[in-house]
Amino acid sequence: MKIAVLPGDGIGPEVTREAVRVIEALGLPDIEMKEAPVGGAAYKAYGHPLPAETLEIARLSDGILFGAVGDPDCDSLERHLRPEQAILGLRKELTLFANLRPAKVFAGLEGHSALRPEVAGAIDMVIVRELNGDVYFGEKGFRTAANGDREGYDVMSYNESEVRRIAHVGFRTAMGRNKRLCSVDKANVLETSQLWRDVVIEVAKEYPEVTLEHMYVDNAAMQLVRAPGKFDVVLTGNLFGDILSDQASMCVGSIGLLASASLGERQTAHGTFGLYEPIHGSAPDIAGQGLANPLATILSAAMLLRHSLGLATAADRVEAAVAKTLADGVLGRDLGGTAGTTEIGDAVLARL
Ligand SMILES: NC(=O)c1ccc[n+]([C@@H]2O[C@H](COP(=O)([O-])OP(=O)(O)OC[C@H]3O[C@@H](n4cnc5c(N)ncnc54)[C@H](O)[C@@H]3O)[C@@H](O)[C@H]2O)c1
Ligand SMILES: CC(C)[C@H](C(=O)O)[C@@H](O)C(=O)O
Ligand SMILES: [Mg+2]
Repeated sequence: MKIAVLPGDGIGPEVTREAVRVIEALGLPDIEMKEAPVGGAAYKAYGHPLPAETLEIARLSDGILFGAVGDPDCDSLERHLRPEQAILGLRKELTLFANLRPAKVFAGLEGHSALRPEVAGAIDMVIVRELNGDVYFGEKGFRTAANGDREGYDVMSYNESEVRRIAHVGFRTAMGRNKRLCSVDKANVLETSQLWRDVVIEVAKEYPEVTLEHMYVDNAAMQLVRAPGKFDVVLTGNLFGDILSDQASMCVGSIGLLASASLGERQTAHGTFGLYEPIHGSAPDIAGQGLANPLATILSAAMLLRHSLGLATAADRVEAAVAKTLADGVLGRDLGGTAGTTEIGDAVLARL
């Protein structure tokens, strides 16, 4: 079973190292990990954020463990050369259109949420975010407006096939949980969202057991703070899902805790092909200092074991070790503690 390991930039290599150590410590037979450059690191070494060799290693793997990309040195490069294009390119090239971002409060961590403990304690949701469309991939550019002003534009669009396939993922996810789906859009203003809503309503007919609700994104942002425990599965587009998942992370306690799986439809001999990454970025402000919380990446590795390698028991072991680490009070600075990146990794290893 092949895992492509793409550490990337900033804290990416630091958190990925800990996740790799955890996978190694499981002593699983037939696991082969292959590392490849990506992001700003790849641009600096090879002139491209997603070199063809890296894409090929990713394509030939059963699952990809991804750290983070983003480098302030690269922020003024032409857009197609910026580090972020690596993750966007992988998602698009490999048709990984379904991004699952679970957000659940860990036992003992209720008091570390940005919300009151009694509000935070009820959080147990999955955000199902579309990843291959929306304003991210529409026509974009700069132009001159009629009055001579410089103007930037990014076209937002979804076609019905794109909405239908992610809606099915949302409903199937809800069927495996508490059968409640909240579709988040901005149909009161955007035609893209009106189509989204219409298609979600059509798909809902195939899942009569699921209770469907629609919510405008501005209200969803508010409800996520007011009563996050009311959400089960949140189904939304690329941009809204990006924003709401960072918000959900602080409801849980830290962005250093939220893992993700990006899946498509391709099946391998072992499971569903996918890419796994923390929802956070390269955190240049703390990079290189051993301060990053590696748990989101370790939990992403657990999702890889479960979804792409068919190793549910190993995934359970990792998740239980992470839960125990937190319950035992081994907390990074992001959660008000003092444990560093390696120390947190060591604590998980000791509890496997
Ligand atoms: N998928 C990805 O690779 C990804 C995701 C988001 C942002 N980015 C990129 O990362 C760079 C930085 O972006 P940003 O600062 O807006 O977002 P970020 O997620 O990197 O950091 C936001 C804040 O959270 C903190 N933080 C993030 N991860 C943490 C962790 N594991 N432990 C402790 N603290 C953590 C950071 O120190 C920072 O203060 C940008 O170049 C951006 O484009 C990449
Ligand atoms: C880095 C960026 C392209 C990415 C996104 O917007 O999808 C990130 O914010 C994420 O959440 O994975
Ligand atoms: Mg994001």
